Amino acid sequence: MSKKILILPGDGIGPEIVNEAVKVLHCLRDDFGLEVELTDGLVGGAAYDAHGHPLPEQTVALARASDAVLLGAVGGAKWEPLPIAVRPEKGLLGLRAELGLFANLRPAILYPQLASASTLRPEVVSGLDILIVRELTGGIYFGQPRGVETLDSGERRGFNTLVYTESEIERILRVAFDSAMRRDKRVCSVDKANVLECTELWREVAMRVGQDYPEVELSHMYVDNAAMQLVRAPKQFDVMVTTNMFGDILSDCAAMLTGSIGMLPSASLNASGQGMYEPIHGSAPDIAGKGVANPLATILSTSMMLRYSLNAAEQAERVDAAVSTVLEQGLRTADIAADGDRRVGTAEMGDAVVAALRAGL
Ligand SMILES: NC(=O)C1=CN([C@@H]2O[C@H](COP(=O)(O)OP(=O)(O)OC[C@H]3O[C@@H](n4cnc5c(N)ncnc54)[C@H](O)[C@@H]3O)[C@@H](O)[C@H]2O)C=CC1
Ligand SMILES: CC(C)CC(=O)C(=O)O
Ligand SMILES: [Mg+2]
Repeated sequence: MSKKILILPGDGIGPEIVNEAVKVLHCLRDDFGLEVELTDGLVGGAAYDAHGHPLPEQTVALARASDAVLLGAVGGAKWEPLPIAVRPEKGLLGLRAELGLFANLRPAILYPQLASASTLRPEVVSGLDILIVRELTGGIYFGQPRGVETLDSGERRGFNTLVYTESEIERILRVAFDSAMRRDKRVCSVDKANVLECTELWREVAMRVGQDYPEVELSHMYVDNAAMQLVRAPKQFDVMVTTNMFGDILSDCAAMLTGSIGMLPSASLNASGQGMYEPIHGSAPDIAGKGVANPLATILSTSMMLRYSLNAAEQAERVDAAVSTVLEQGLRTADIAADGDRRVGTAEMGDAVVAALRAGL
């Protein structure tokens, strides 16, 4: 039976990069027998402009009725004056919450062809293969109370709340341990247990869950050290598991180990295997509309979708191989280009991936 995919391009470079991933899906459908039905929807600033809300009801309904969602990115200067409650980013957070997408998998893998694209020395990053498991529907991005209040003195005070229940911690830890069982069997749980009670609880639950996985080596690291270690010696990590905000920050950091934030895909999964797939980067307003954004993170997110939500691992391998091929051919968008490389734009990169797919027929 045909699988339903909801396409949410969003804002900024979102439509440009999603367009290239859709070309890949069309190619798999038309040339490789992938049974998919694509539907378009609105989220973020684009949805606000059309409906006055960044996450319209019809988008939520479409997402619920889909097997998977492919999202570009949301946000931009145009919507920054709006109250936080209706900003584009709230549309994305709302969708994650509505679908219960608590498990965010962010693999940071260095393609050997890009060893010199990283700002770190090739020997520091070559062979890099880390999986960051980020909790996605809890923590300080969702905690209550939140807001800005005016004190009796007239001064304003802003506040957000970091909150996790034991069950929220346990389920994301289990995702990390299960992932590690399929990898190098090492989990590093990242927290700030020396300062924050909430993450002291996180560490305690991590140790308890770890007892169910005797084959997996569990370590703990404070987030400040983890950020430093990611840059100092990233290959020491196999699976890193952490809170919503720490994972957000550490994954941008890990992206640069692979050459560019334009290379990092992600899968956000709920308990029933339904998923949303998006590059880890944002809407990149500085390069939007110029046709220069790197579409590979979005194309690789499509590959994760094939693997995790569409039960089509063989098709995912085709996409991964096609991405390797275009990198081998020396094609580079500006963010991963060095002297001597063949510079291409967003559409040319997408077309090259499709050509590589077809050549592999
Ligand atoms: N998942 C999402 O939709 C996210 C949305 N945002 C939103 O995006 C907007 C911009 O945020 P920033 O902090 O600037 O982060 P960003 O990730 O959009 O951009 C950071 C830098 O990376 C570059 N970059 C990002 N993606 C790229 C790609 N595919 N190819 C080449 N270069 C790329 C940008 O040009 C920029 O210089 C904001 O409105 C923010 O709230 C930020 C992060 C995630
Ligand atoms: C709206 C933000 C929380 C999105 C983001 O930065 C991310 O998920 O990486
Ligand atoms: Mg982020």
